[in-house]
Order: sequence, then C-alpha cells, then structure tokens
Amino acid sequence: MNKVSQEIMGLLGISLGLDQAYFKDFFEQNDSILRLNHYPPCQKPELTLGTGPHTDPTSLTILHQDQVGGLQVFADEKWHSVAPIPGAFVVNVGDTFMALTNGFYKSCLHRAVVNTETVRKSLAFFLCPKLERPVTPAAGLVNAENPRKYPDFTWAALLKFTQNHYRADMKTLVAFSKWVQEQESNNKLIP
Ligand SMILES: O=C(O)CCC(=O)C(=O)O
Ligand SMILES: [Fe+2]
Repeated sequence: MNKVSQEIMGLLGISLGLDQAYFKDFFEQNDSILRLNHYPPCQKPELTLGTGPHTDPTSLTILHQDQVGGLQVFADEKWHSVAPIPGAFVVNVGDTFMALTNGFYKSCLHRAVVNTETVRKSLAFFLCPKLERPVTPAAGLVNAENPRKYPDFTWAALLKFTQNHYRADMKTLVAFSKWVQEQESNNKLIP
C-alpha cells in the first residue's frame, strides 16, 4: 500500500507541474494508518449511516471494499453509490493533500450506508505525513492569483483536532484552520 500510494503521489506531483519526486519525497517517511471498518446489518438502515458524511483528514486514501456495496460520494449536488469492482481500489484525496496543494486538489466528501441483510467490511489505507513534519504547500502552487488558503500545520495537530475536539465532517479543514489561527493568536497574547 505504501508503494502504491508513493507511485500515485509521483503522478499527482506531475499533474500539478511539480517534480515527480516532490510528493514522493514528502511522503517517503510517513505515519500512515490502516483501518478495518465493519458495518453490521441494521433493521432500519434509513434511520442511520455506517459512516456519516466526511472528508478524510489524511492525505490519500486507498480503500478496498467487499462486494456488498455501501460507499457513496457526493458530486454534482447528489450522492452517488460507488459500486464495488472486484480487484479494484477506490482512491480518495484527503484534507491534508488539499492543504499541500493549496486547494488545487479537493478532498472528496463521502459516506457509507448500511443495509438490512449483510455485514459489510472495508479496509482503508490512509497515507499521512510524518506526525511532526510541517504541512505547507509547494511554492509553485502559491501566487498572486492563488494566495495561501490554509495555515501551516502538522499532521499530529490535525489528528489530535479530529480525535479530541472535532468529529471529521465536510468542513474539517476550514474549522481546523480557524482553530490553528486562534491558537496562534492566543499564544501571541501570552507574554
Ligand atoms: O467503508 C467505506 O466504504 C468508507 C469508510 C471511510 O470513509 C473511512 O474509513 O474513512
Ligand atoms: Fe472516509
């Protein structure tokens, strides 16, 4: 998974006019996460969600879903089911990559629904930067037409924010940026 994600990072760098090595180098050392999601059947699936609408706070997600189906992405103002394809992964951009590209790549809003019949499982690999490495956009992606959109931060701080203060949703990066700026101005007030 690490290797696949590095290759994708090489291609994403090229797509932005950066060197192929740019994001590969950035993520060569990483504090990535592997998570198994387990969704039991539910008698009233219309009253709940397996995973509520959110963007992944991480950088890149490589998701394997079983054949049950349940993943949905939000595009063109509606939810679309992502039908499972045997042997295929679903690849999503997350908030940290959105910040690294100064908003050129957008994180993808998604959710998972449940059903009355069948257990569903998915396995997600989340590519993340090293915990303490500053997340700052590539210089070539910031200019007068595209000013800085997000403050510098560390993955450690965003992870803590989503785990301790704020449940990841569709506005995570905006809420987090505000929180970072508040913390910085509070620190300036303390002599
Ligand atoms: O189970 C799924 O298909 C989605 C899981 C997910 O969005 C997540 O783990 O962040
Ligand atoms: Fe997710």
